[in-house]
Amino acid sequence: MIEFLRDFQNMSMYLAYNTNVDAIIYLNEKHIQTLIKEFGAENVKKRMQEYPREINEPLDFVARLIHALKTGKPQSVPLMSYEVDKWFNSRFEHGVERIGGQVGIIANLLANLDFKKVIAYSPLLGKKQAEMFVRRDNLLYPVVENGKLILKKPLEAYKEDDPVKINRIFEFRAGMRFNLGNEVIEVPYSGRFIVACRSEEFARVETSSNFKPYLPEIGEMVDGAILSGYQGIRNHYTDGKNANYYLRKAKEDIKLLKKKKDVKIHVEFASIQDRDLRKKVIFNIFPLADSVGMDEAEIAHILSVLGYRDLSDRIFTYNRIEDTILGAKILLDELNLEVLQIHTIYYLMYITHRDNPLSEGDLLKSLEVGTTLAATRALLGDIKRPEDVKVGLNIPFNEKGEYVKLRLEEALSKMRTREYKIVITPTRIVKNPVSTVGLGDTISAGAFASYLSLLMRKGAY
Ligand SMILES: Nc1ncnc2c1ncn2[C@@H]1O[C@H](COP(=O)(O)OP(=O)(O)O)[C@@H](O)[C@H]1O
Ligand SMILES: O=P(O)(O)OC[C@H]1O[C@](O)(CO)[C@@H](O)[C@@H]1O
Ligand SMILES: [Mg+2]
Repeated sequence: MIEFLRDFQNMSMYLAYNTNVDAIIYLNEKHIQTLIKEFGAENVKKRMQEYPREINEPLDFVARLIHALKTGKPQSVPLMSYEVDKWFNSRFEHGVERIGGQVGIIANLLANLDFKKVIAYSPLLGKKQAEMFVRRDNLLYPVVENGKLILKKPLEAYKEDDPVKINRIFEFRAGMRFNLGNEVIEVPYSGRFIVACRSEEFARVETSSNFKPYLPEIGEMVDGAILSGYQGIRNHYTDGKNANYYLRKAKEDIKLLKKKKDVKIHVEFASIQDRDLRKKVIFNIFPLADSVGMDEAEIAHILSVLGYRDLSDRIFTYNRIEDTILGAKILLDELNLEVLQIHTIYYLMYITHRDNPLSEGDLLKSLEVGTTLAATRALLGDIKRPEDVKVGLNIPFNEKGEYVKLRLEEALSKMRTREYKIVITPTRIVKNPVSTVGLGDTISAGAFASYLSLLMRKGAY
């Protein structure tokens, strides 16, 4: 771990596209029981069966929230209606505000880990948003002035009139119990349920036309790029644009970043409820990425739209290692990725093709960076300096760790895996985390950065 922290000081990273404010609400049993009482258990059950993929009225929210609590899985559902937004304000206290979005979370993490340079881009940068980035010289936002690219501190670059997106995060904890009619539900795992704001003004996920020509220069400047936010794209826009338009633009961006130097790109996947959009993001974006990261609910969702429904259901329900390996092999091959990283509550997994320059031992070290950073963040709330990771190193691997290793051995001996390198590490789990939102982003950032540093040490990048 310590050796990676040293390497990070010489590394630079580009991040795009999504940052927002997370308003975190810590759910308790009373909140849940009150909601069920208000809407009626039968209505909630019926709506759960209908499985709304958007929140257009409060009952949609209640149904999807209870579904998430029942499975204990991390989920994110788009909020489409301004009226429902007002309903939330009347029903829940606003909550603790933290920076959110893959860009926001990862930018602050890498800057505080003393990376040489972190260039964080999002199409909108309002004042409140800019204030939430850490104030450090190594965290910069790109602007173009008088035809020149300038990297500025977010506080010197924000635009007064840019709106700030607020997502509502409902944190839930394992062991919470409540009644849904005659059914007693106990939440099996801790996690978060995201109500993701999808107003059109925030859905234009793209690089501004004046900054776009500088992407080749940015690609040359950095050691890697982490891209995310594609989940914010809509199928249709009021000006006639559509998802195809934004995905074409997104593909151009990746090609431009790679134009002067074949800079490695990590894509952090996030939940996309709309099946068509999900499929489009997978087919348009993944083949251009070198590395992709996601959680267990997300790999299940992806396999479902690729036609592997049974496997998808099994992963979502049981999270068994052999199923995840099978699904991971499919994704790696069908989308021709260099490396795929999957984070789940009990274990993290890497899968690469056999010819990957890193050894299994190297890959394992890289995953350990990911889980150590997540444990540190879970315990402290934020990672403020490199030394903080000592705290994470003292968090033991979870109690299922030995079982996880055994199941991996078993799966490797039974399955056809000779063409791959597959490694798994148990997670270091903090019992009472400050919050869980963003822990996956933290894992992926740490894993990808350490993956790159290992490639560089080997002279393979
Ligand atoms: N209490 C905890 N302590 C340490 N790590 C955790 C804890 N809870 C969750 N994690 C890790 O965080 C991951 C969450 O990832 P993900 O669902 O992608 O979250 P997000 O998208 O909010 O960043 C889990 O898969 C697990 O590895
Ligand atoms: O999908 P959106 O609206 O870009 O938001 C991403 C969400 O995922 C997170 O980045 C966590 O992974 C949250 O901080 C944020 O609310
Ligand atoms: Mg995630």
